[in-house]
Amino acid sequence: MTLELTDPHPIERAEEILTPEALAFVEALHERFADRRDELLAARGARREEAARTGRLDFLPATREVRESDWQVAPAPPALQDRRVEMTGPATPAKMAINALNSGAKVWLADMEDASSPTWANVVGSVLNLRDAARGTLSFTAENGREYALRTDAPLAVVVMRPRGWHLDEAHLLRDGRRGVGALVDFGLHFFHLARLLLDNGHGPYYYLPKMESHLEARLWNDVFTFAQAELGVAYGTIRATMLVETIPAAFEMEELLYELRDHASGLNAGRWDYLFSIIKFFRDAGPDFVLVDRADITMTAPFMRAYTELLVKTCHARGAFAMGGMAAVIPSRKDPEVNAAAFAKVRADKEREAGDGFDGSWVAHPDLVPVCQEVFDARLGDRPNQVDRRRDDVEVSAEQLLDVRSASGSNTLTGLRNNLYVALAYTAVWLSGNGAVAIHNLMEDAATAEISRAQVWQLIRNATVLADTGEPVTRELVSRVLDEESERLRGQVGEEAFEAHYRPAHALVADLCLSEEFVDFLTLPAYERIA
Ligand SMILES: CC(=O)SCCNC(=O)CCNC(=O)[C@H](O)C(C)(C)COP(=O)(O)OP(=O)(O)OC[C@H]1O[C@@H](n2cnc3c(N)ncnc32)[C@H](O)[C@@H]1OP(=O)(O)O
Ligand SMILES: O=CC(=O)O
Ligand SMILES: [Mg+2]
Repeated sequence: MTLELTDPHPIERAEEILTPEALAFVEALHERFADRRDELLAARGARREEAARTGRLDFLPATREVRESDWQVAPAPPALQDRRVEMTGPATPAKMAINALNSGAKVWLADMEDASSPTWANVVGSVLNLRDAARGTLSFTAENGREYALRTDAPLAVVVMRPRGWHLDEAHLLRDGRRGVGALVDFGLHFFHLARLLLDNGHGPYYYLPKMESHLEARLWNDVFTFAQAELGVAYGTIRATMLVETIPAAFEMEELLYELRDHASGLNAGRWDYLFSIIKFFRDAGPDFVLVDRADITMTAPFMRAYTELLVKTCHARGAFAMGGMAAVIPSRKDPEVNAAAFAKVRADKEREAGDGFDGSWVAHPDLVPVCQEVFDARLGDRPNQVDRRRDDVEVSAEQLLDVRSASGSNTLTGLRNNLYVALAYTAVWLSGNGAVAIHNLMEDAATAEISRAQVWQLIRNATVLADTGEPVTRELVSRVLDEESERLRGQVGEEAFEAHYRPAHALVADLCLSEEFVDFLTLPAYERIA
């Protein structure tokens, strides 16, 4: 097998990352693991069909022994002992990377998944920025002349990189004419260039692993790590990975995920937004019992969401792993004090619930929110770096509780439908322009929240759900009309040029996703065809 680089638009300094040695390493990863990735993706489809038909998922009988036997994950390295505040955000442009590293957070989740549009420039640029950061040379000059540099007066955040999920391909590296595996490209380039540098800095090659649907996918990551460490002469067990529990089948395999990666595992994270998306996707044909109320009505205190987070803390702490909280998506405003105060209050309440439940730290999407999260966890943890020793043996969670999505109070409304279509359109357009995260109506929107938006619309059509505020059922005609109206609204807001470049294609894409008979697994799959 050979790996061929198809790079029609040369990227500045790409040759520093796409070296023959780095590409040979990525090729070796593909040789050993790409076929297994393909098999696991095929298995996802079969499992989803079954769940959609039966409306049922359960803990796996075949892995009972794993759940009932005694084992622990590897101890956390010093750099990951204290994760009370984690900033998230893309590693491109360099300004964002510098702001995140300087933010005062303990950890920065450098994102090549939900918050990144995987243009080739962003993929290569992310690894380049992360390498410059590890070398201490990352800098940036804004158009207005403002200079950005890494701070030297306080510690920088420890970097935990999140590669793309297993579902995404990479069009710029072909293996025997077939597209590469995005996750192997991101991990491979990062590990090749940064593993040693990070270790020299007292940190290490640390990763967040997104969107897994089965412990067998974690086993694949473990094999990738074992091979990568041996190939580059890095000691076995040096890598640490935090797995996102952000799909509904993964909620039934938390123990198994940790077990598969136990020599490399650092913890689990409650990725609430993709989790909701996954519930819609899995139970798309399972009838009205699985119709989620308006996105804005679903809170983390809804019983089915609480069951999920409580089980996550219990599982992690029983196994010596970190339980990491998720993203309250409200964004502060430096211009509007009222918006700012509301955002701070909401984030504080979210983090207080998490810290009280036993989480060891949590995520924020914006640097101004770092002190809020820090204060809440400081109050709970005091001098301790984490609360992994706090067992939650009091928690008992059943399959029924995890699947009881109607336990959320709220309703489906035309306002909610309209908002979903606006967000899906606006986000997809921004994504197509090469940016993976954006603030809309004071909320952070990224690939996960946009997936919920478009998937909810599809689900309402499929169930002909009657809207609470208008009394009408959701039909394709209604959705087409509202989509046109929201598209026109955006045309007025962004102007003709931007509309033609990104919003018109986004409209076509969102219309296909919402109106098609078949549910499309990820919006980023057809969207990628337009940027590849
Ligand atoms: C579901 C999930 O997976 S959640 C995790 C994935 N999602 C994310 O990580 C989203 C992260 N957040 C973001 O990308 C941003 O906060 C956005 C796009 C939502 C809003 O960003 P902006 O519109 O730039 O916000 P705003 O204008 O208030 O920013 C103020 C400053 O903070 C910086 N900033 C804001 N968010 C971030 C961030 N996440 N990382 C680094 N810097 C940031 C901005 O660059 C800006 O810097 P400047 O003053 O030097 O120009
Ligand atoms: O990745 C996090 C999520 O909520 O999705
Ligand atoms: Mg996610």
